[in-house]
Amino acid sequence: MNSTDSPEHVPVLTIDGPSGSGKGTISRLVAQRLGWHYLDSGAIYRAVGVAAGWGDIDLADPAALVRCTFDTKIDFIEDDESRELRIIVNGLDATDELRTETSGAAASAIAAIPEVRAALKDRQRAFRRAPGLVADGRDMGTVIFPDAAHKVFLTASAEERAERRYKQLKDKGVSVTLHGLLREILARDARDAQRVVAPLRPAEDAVRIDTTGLSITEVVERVLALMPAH
Ligand SMILES: Nc1ncnc2c1ncn2[C@@H]1O[C@H](COP(=O)(O)OP(=O)(O)O)[C@@H](O)[C@H]1O
Ligand SMILES: Nc1ccn([C@H]2C[C@H](O)[C@@H](COP(=O)(O)OP(=O)(O)O)O2)c(=O)n1
Repeated sequence: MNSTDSPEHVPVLTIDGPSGSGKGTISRLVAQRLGWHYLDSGAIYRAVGVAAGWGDIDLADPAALVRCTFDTKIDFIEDDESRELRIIVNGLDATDELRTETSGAAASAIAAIPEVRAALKDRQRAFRRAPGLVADGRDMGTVIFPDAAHKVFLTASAEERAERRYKQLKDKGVSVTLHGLLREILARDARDAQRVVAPLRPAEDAVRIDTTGLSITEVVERVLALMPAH
């Protein structure tokens, strides 16, 4: 390995923020534009949540959830044609199940357990590979890649985030109410921001972008404008 390829020399852009702020969408597009790798850290927490569900593990049993974290095998596979990312949990394609609000809520509960977060640190850091990494989540800029050269914190009003999620789920044919989604988003914001370990908050050196009223293209361009010649 060339010394400039060693992980600490690989540039990282972290994109943190609450649910529905656009992290996944923006991170994927920016990673494509830069030709960098992409880490969807939320999918890792969701995968553990799904595996816990499959194993009938009680979300109120931290010791069992920690064991489940160590035992869960997670593979990210990019479809050659569509470039879509499929997420394989313990050998089964869990991509669709992972995106449900139930999985999001389970992930948020599991993510509050300090030993679970500690157990997942190295798995997330292993995504740092040349030529660069765009990492999306809650604590990418604060805990997992504190030395990242570029840090962004996306926000949007809770109402707009609920509306985005509503459209997204309706397009997929999932039956939900806007009111229920807003309640779910506010509950998840509160749990993610109030937990003791790695709570959702911007890194001190993160650039905050309020995406309320901005289009996806506008946000992508604002993020890219923060990067040196790309
Ligand atoms: N700036 C934006 N304007 C309008 N819709 C957006 C914007 N950013 C994201 N979206 C849409 O909102 C939904 C949620 O975005 P997503 O990237 O999944 O958010 P997050 O990863 O932060 O939860 C998606 O359907 C996405 O297309
Ligand atoms: N780096 C991360 C990523 C996600 N989590 C937790 C907290 C989130 O509510 C859940 C799900 O995260 P995910 O980013 O997939 O969810 P959203 O797309 O933002 O709705 O996982 C975390 O604690 N730390």
